[in-house]
Amino acid sequence: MILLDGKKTSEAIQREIAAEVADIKAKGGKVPHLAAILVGHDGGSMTYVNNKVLACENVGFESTLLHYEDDITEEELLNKIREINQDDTIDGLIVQLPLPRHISSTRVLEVLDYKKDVDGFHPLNVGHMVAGLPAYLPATPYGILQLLERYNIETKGKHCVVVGRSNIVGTPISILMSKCTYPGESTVTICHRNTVDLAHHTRQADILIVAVGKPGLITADMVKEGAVVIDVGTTRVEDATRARGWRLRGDVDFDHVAPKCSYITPVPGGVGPLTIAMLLKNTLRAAKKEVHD
Ligand SMILES: NC(=O)C1=CN([C@@H]2O[C@H](COP(=O)(O)OP(=O)(O)OC[C@H]3O[C@@H](n4cnc5c(N)ncnc54)[C@H](OP(=O)(O)O)[C@@H]3O)[C@@H](O)[C@H]2O)C=CC1
Ligand SMILES: Nc1nc(=O)c2c([nH]1)NC[C@@H]1CN(c3ccc(C(=O)N[C@@H](CCC(=O)O)C(=O)O)cc3)C=[N+]21
Ligand SMILES: [Mg+2]
Repeated sequence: MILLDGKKTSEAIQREIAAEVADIKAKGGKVPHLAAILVGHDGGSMTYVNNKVLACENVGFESTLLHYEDDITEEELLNKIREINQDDTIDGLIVQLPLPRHISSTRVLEVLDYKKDVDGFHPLNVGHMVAGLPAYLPATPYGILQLLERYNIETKGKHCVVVGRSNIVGTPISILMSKCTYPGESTVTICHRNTVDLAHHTRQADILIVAVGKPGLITADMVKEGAVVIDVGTTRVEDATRARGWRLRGDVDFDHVAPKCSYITPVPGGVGPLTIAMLLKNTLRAAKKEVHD
């Protein structure tokens, strides 16, 4: 069993990005600049946004964190985004999800200029991704592809089973794994809440990607011997032995599943750190105007 080390891989990618930034600086170019919008005070969201800002500093990017109270109106938020669309000093913007219920995330994602949409959530980026045109790939699926690629994992002709169909993970990774480029060329099955006999499907998987948010959903009897298992889930569960009172758990029962796997991601230290690295990569691509009209 080989552990897919997301932390190490993320650090390697961040070193590559930092080297490019140093090069841009040396040539007198503009340093990439990421802006992040956070609404409200959700603990998890604040942690992720802070991690993103710290990662920007690590690679030499500029970053701006715009933090609003959860009573900001949808129109006010949309106007902020319109301002950023016009601001040439900012290359990329992410709006941390979920948003408060009175704000439509669909509206927010549509108003953002798709050329600055480094999360890859704008309908134009989604469409371009599906069509195989230049687009920002959403950071988590992009990170999963990086892990498969950097560990030289064969994907061609494999049966990839994805559990979860969200717009930010399950659906895009399903499409990407079916594409005719490496990593891809897999035969893909998508499972969700209404899938009948989930275990029947997961047991067929050569590559199992799980993005649900239910700790321990995937037990050892649901996994084929020798499978590659990618666990995207990150749920905070109470743990009195930890200083902060909780720890992160994936969707996979790691202790019992890992011995059966050829490769597996841990949680934490698996997909999560890659998500941050690929957000930086997208911001670098934005600064280089790699996605344009
Ligand atoms: N490591 C990282 O970088 C990231 C981690 N995450 C984590 O990944 C997890 C999933 O996130 P996200 O995709 O946003 O979650 P969503 O809640 O948006 O989607 C969860 C998906 O799981 C499906 N589902 C729910 N219960 C079951 C079940 N019993 N069997 C099969 N499918 C089920 C849902 O089905 P239905 O569509 O029918 O509701 C849905 O499609 C979370 O723990 C999140 O924190 C998310 C993003 C990045
Ligand atoms: N607009 C938007 N874009 C997102 O990409 C987005 C979002 N909203 N909303 C929430 C989800 C969740 N998500 C994670 C990112 C990093 C880790 C991560 O770094 N996890 C570390 C641990 C971090 C910790 O210790 O808390 C790990 O798994 O090792 C996890 C989850 C991005 N999301
Ligand atoms: Mg969600």
